[in-house]
Amino acid sequence: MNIFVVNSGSSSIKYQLFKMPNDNPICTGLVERIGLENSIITHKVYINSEEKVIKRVLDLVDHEAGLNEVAHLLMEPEIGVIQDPAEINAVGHRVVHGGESFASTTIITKEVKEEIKKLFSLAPLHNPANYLGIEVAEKIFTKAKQVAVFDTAFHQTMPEKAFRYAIPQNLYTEMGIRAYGFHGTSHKYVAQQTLQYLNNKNAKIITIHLGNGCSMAAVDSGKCIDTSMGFGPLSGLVMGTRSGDLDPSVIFHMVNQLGYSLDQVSTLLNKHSGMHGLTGFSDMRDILKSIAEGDKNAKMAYDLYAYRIKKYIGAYAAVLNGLDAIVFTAGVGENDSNIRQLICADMDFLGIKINEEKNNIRSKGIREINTDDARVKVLVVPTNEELEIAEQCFELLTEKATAAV
Ligand SMILES: Nc1ncnc2c1ncn2[C@@H]1O[C@H](COP(=O)(O)OP(=O)(O)O)[C@@H](O)[C@H]1O
Ligand SMILES: CC(=O)OP(=O)(O)O
Ligand SMILES: [Mg+2]
Repeated sequence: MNIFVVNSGSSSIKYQLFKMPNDNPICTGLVERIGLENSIITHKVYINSEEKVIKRVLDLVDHEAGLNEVAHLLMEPEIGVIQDPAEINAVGHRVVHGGESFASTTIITKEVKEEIKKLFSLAPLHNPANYLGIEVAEKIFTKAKQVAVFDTAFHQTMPEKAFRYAIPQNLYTEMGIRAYGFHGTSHKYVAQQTLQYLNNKNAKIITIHLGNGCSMAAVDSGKCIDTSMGFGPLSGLVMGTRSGDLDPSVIFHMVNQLGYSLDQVSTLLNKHSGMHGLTGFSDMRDILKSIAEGDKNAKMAYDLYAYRIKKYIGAYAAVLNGLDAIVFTAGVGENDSNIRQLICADMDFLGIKINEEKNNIRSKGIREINTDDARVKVLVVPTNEELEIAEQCFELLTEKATAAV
C-alpha cells in the first residue's frame, strides 16, 4: 500500500512516501519558504539503500503550488517513484488539534474537515495549514483515501485530574475547555522505541520533544499520564516563538493597562515570544552562536529554556512515582548536546547522570548518554512522526479492509 504522509506547517511541508508495510521510505522531502521568493524543495529518493538528493529553488506562492511540485517530483522521469497520482492509495495528514472529537486516526470526510476547521482558533499556527494540506492533497491524489492522525490522540489517556483546569465545571462539560496535549505522534513513537530498547513494557519514562514547538510527556507503561501543552500548543516549555507557561494575569495587564488588543496578545505569545522574544532568534543554532560570541542575554535565555524543562522533569518523576528513562527527541533534543547537559546537570539525586563523551557523539539511531552507574537511562531517540503516521494509516486501512470482507 503506497502511503504518502504530509506534515503541513505554516510555511513548510514535510513529506515521506512509504510502501507499507515496509518501514523504509521510498522518498522523503521538505518544502521550505512557501509564499516567499526562492522557496526550496529538498527531495530525497532512496533506491537500493542509496540516497539521491534533488534540490530545487522555485517561487512557490502557496501550499497548492508546493504540493503540486512535489507530485511532479514523485512522477518525474529518471527520479520518479510513481507514474500516476492514482498509485497513491492513502495520504496521511498530521493534524495538530483534534479536540475531544478525535481520539484516534480517522478517515477524512466532509464532516471531519468541518470539525478540524472549528478548531482553527485553538491551534492558529497549525490547524489552518493542516487543513490546507488536506484540501490540496484531495485535488492532486483524487483516488487516495485521506486520513488524519491527530497530535492530541496519544494524550487522550490522561486522567481527568491531569487534563482538567480548576475553572467552573461547565466550561469543560459544555465548552470542552481542558488540556489536550500535542506532539502526541512524536511522544508515542519515541516512547514505543524506548520501551523496546529497554525491553520493559512497563517502564516509567519522560519524553522531551524539543523542536520549534516543545513539549514533554510523562508516560507510564506506554500510556501518557500528563503532558506540558494544554488547551492549545502554547503552554509548558519555552519554545522557538511561543512563551510556554505564563501567569494569565500578564494578559489582563497587557490588555487593560497597556492597551494591547487580544489579537495582538495572541500574536505576541505565539509568534514573537519564546527564544525569539528573549534573543531575537528562534533557531537554537543562532542562539548557540550568540552564546559562543559572549552574548549574556542569549545565555540567560538558554538557561531559562533548560530550567523550565528541569522543573517538568521533577514534576513528572513525582507523578510517575519513579523514573526509568528520560528521552530527548526532535531538532534541538536530538542535536544540541549542550542543552541536554544543562538540563541533566545537578539531578544526580534523581538518578540522572550524563556521560559527557557519550553525550557528544553524533549518530543516527537510539543513543544512551547516561553514565554506567546512573539509575535512570538518558536516551536520544530520533523521532519519526511521518513513519508513525504511515503505520497508523496502514493499520486503520487494513483493519477496514479486513472488516469489509
Ligand atoms: N545542530 C543543531 N543544534 C541545535 N539546534 C538544532 C540543530 N539542528 C536543528 N536544531 C533545532 O531544531 C529546530 C527544528 O526542529 P524540528 O524538530 O525540525 O522542528 P519543527 O518540526 O517544529 O519544525 C530548529 O529550529 C533548530 O533550533
Ligand atoms: C504542536 C506543535 O507545536 O507543533 P510544531 O512543533 O510542529 O510547531
Ligand atoms: Mg515537528
